[in-house]
Amino acid sequence: MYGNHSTQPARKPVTLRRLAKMKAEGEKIACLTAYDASFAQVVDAAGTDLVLVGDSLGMVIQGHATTVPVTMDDMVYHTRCVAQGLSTTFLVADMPFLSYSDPVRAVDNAGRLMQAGAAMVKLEGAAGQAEVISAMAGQDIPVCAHLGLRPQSVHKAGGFRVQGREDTAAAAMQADARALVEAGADLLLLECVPRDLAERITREAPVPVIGIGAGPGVDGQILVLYDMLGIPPGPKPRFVRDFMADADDVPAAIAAYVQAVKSGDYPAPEHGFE
Ligand SMILES: Nc1nc(=O)c2c([nH]1)NC[C@@H]1CN(c3ccc(C(=O)N[C@@H](CCC(=O)O)C(=O)O)cc3)CN21
Ligand SMILES: CC(C)C(=O)C(=O)O
Ligand SMILES: [Mg+2]
Repeated sequence: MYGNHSTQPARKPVTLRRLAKMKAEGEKIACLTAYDASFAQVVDAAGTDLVLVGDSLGMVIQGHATTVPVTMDDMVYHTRCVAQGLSTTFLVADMPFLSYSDPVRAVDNAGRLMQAGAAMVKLEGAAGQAEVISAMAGQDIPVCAHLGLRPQSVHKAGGFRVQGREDTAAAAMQADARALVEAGADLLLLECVPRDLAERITREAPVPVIGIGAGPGVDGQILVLYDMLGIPPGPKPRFVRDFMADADDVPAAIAAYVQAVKSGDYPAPEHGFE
């Protein structure tokens, strides 16, 4: 089997407890998306702490303009594929659009993702999702709440835009973060949020906070795998850094990303929003 020639010492499986310990000790959590077993193997071997099977697959795998067309069957299929490629990385799967519109549906659908190999599910939500999160928590399903830019709301929001810039929006996001942790969220993810707001939410949150376009003051970083490998043509979101540019091959680029997150070298000021 190739992929098994690593000289790294064997690593214990990453768990929720381990992620909480990393927050407490200030070790940055390095996260990436993956959608298939081959990339999952490379991401795992690079020492990535957490892999997300993102509904961004609707854009990077399926070629849609948004994540809205992604179905539960799509997410289950890709979660199974990624689970095959991992040995120790913590596996999170996105709940797609409308798959968590009420607590019963949410628990049923989260159960499908857990049985496909996820250790946690992620949903996009504000305080309105507290009931859904508490139903999942009641079934011991680990949950990540995704706040800030919520791509599934693109048609309501009128585009992919930075969130929480005004004082009232910032205060509302802080209140949402509190409410969702109170409801049972085990992890928070902040997307495209001004760095000061992200830092305030992270300081206050008793659970780890992962950021994308949220500055350096969070507990960990995530990027879409294809973005950090420089694959999508055309303009890219500001938070993206192309790690292939200075790497000899894909495993080296992914290892450089993990290293840059751990050392605090990524994200730099130009990757965030004031
Ligand atoms: N390939 C890919 N990468 C992603 O990061 C990603 C996806 N797909 N699909 C789902 C969501 C959508 N995402 C996006 C998409 C666009 C922007 C964007 O254009 N951002 C502007 C900011 C606009 C503003 O200032 O309000 C930027 O310059 O970064 C951000 C996040 C993040 N996620
Ligand atoms: C961008 C990340 C956070 C995500 O939700 C996805 O890949 O779907
Ligand atoms: Mg997503």
